Amino acid sequence: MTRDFSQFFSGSSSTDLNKRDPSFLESLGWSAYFSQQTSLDQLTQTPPVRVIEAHRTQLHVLGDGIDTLIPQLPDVVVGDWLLLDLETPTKSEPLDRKSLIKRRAPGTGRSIQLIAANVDTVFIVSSCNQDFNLARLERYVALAFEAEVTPVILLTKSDLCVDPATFVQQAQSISDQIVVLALNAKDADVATQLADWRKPGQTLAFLGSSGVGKSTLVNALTGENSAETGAIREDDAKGRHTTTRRQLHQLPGGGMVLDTPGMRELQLTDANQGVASVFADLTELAHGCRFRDCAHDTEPGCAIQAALAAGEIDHARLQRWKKLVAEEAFNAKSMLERKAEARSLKKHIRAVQSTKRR
Ligand SMILES: Nc1nc2c(ncn2[C@@H]2O[C@H](COP(=O)(O)OP(=O)(O)OP(=O)(O)O)[C@@H](O)[C@H]2O)c(=O)[nH]1
Ligand SMILES: [Zn+2]
Repeated sequence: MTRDFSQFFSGSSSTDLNKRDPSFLESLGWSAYFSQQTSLDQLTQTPPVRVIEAHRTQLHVLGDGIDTLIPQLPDVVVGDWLLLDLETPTKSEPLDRKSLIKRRAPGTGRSIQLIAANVDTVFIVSSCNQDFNLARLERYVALAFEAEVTPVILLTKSDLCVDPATFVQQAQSISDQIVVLALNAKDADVATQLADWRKPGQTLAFLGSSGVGKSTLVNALTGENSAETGAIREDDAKGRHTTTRRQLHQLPGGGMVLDTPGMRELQLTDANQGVASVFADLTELAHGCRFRDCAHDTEPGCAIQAALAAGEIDHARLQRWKKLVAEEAFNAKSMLERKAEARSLKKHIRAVQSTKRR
């Protein structure tokens, strides 16, 4: 089976997609970003496929005329593009990612878990009610910036709220670089309201706490009950049933939406850059502090404290920034400590083994 991939080398850009129908690969998210990493020869030998589902031991991949399961590959995650080695699938080559969403795994191990690759827009969903929490929204926005994904804040249940505008205003205070929309997720025209992002070739994802309307929105986009019916039961290592439902659904009109639960215990993962972007003004101000490691507390010559005293910055926002920076520092430190521990454990084992041999 030989396929013609030459169209991807004619300089077609994503804007062209608005004028013509996407090819099947393009509807899966294939773009110049990926074709540039390959050659026509390579594409013919090893056709590109996108990972749309990750099971425990297998990956479900989709490509032009390809819909198959291959064995898991190390560090490959839903949304990745692979050049599929048809004879030896385990030799398939992953392509460089446009974006990568990751998180620190829940629990005490704090290892890093890859969530999804090559997402273009992440809808950060909260409701216009007690779920609304500015600090959590900021955390999600920082994570999106870090992942190089465009964040859009959706405030659902506007129909149940007296004054959605006050929630929009608060959320907008996080950054003027992001769009904030209040909506009723059950509205018949939700898909139209999200039309700016739901475009051919675009991959969307949803983040937010339980019950805020993520499934409702996914279903509105896919036009079916995929978000609920997509659950896959698998046995984990201990023989327990776990639900792994992290998959990409194709959207009518040629786009993809990632449906992934378990994004609740979200912690920042090496998100220094993301935090700095969300709080760009404070980060910039802090450059003016006398001491480089200023804690912006009681240090002399602190530019942050000076701005606070002058009423130029908001106290609550400053506190949230400090909390995120501290959390980030803690995470980074515990990583280094973990690595150091692992090294000294190895040394210890080697020492014990060598004394035994003697
Ligand atoms: N009135 C109203 N109800 C909504 C809105 N968004 C969601 N709901 C309702 O809120 C409930 C929870 O919505 P879901 O879409 O299941 O929420 P979810 O975020 O997917 O929750 P998890 O699957 O637990 O993560 C459902 O009963 C929805 O019908 C909204 O904008 N307005
Ligand atoms: Zn300072």
